[in-house]
Amino acid sequence: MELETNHNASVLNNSSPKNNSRLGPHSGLPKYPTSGAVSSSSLHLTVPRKKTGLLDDVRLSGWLDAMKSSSPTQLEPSRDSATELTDKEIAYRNWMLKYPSALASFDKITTYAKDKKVVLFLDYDGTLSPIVDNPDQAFMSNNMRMAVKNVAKYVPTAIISGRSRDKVLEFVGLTELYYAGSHGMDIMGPVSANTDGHTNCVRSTEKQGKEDNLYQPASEFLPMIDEIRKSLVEITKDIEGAKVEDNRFCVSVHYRNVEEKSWTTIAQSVHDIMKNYPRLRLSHGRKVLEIRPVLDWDKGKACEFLLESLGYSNCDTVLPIYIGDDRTDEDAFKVLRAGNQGFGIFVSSAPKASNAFYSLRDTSEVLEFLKSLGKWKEASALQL
Ligand SMILES: O=P(O)(O)OC[C@H]1O[C@H](O[C@H]2O[C@H](CO)[C@@H](O)[C@H](O)[C@H]2O)[C@H](O)[C@@H](O)[C@@H]1O
Repeated sequence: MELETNHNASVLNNSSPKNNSRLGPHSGLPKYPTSGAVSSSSLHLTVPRKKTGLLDDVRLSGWLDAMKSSSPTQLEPSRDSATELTDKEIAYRNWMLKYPSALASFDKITTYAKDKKVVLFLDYDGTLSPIVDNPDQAFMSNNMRMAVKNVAKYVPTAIISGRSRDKVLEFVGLTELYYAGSHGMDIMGPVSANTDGHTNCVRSTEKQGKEDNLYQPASEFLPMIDEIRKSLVEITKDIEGAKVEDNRFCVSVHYRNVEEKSWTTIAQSVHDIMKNYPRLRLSHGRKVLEIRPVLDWDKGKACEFLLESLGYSNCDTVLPIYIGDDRTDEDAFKVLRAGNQGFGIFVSSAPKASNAFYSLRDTSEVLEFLKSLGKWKEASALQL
């Protein structure tokens, strides 16, 4: 579920889980959750805006609520004795009944994947690297890099990030992968005749000696994004802890290090600027406001594009797996769900509604999963 806001309205999108016939009866994989916050109906809630004071504008459009909900207050654990589970842990375990651990379900996953061509999609922040206060220092561990490198020997692997493509490539440092930056609006993927129908798709030789397909559906927005980024830097410069990040086709306004009492100021400032840009919209990430083009393109579309580029669209023998922790990853989880082809793995240490199929608690569990996948693929390759 993603709460998106443009300057006119708040839109609460909730996808409808489709039938599960392809994965369900044949795979032994669990059925999609049928209860809880992932509802079976689509809900588009439009909040009309009354003309009121500026602060009310921000409150009405739900920005502040969304900013607060992206950073929930941790409840004090209640437990009677050292041997008892905390309420938090009990809630997490109950949640895992709906979103089973991908590690505990590893045998089931590989049984299903045995005759399939696995394609791996990985989000970066909060998935490959732990969330840290300074976005410029969100380094991934070398162990994680080695695990990704190893799995990519056997499985086409793409990183799909909200960051700029250059930045995420710099962090990951593996040129053998495919990369989609700016929430999928800047894709470097395999050369393929299958993507010839897409405009804005050109051949590139950025990687020495190797030809790739560069797809940038939002290229016309670059001057606008650049302009708004400069304005955002200007209006946030006196808010202590605020940081504006250039993600090429999108801009992030971070408030992780801003005192909560100043969040209204941030929300109001961003809101005021966005009024002048009806072709841009805002979405909420983890203590970050993300401004991007109003374009029917997201991480889910990027996965479809890459699968198409690899020659796997509408292919029964492909198993796409997407691992991510953020609201923007839900777009990809939804696509995999709707196509009934593969599944999402939601990285979260707290119970949250998701369109993913499985869960992993944190980046250390992601590491274990990738290592296991690599080992399993290596062993299967030896058997051939
Ligand atoms: O799609 P992703 O790869 O998950 O990128 C989403 C945003 O991630 C980064 O911000 C988040 O991680 C930072 C470092 O741990 C953290 O400081 C911040 O609070 C998080 O929101 C990145 O800086 C953003 O630009 C991305 O859009």
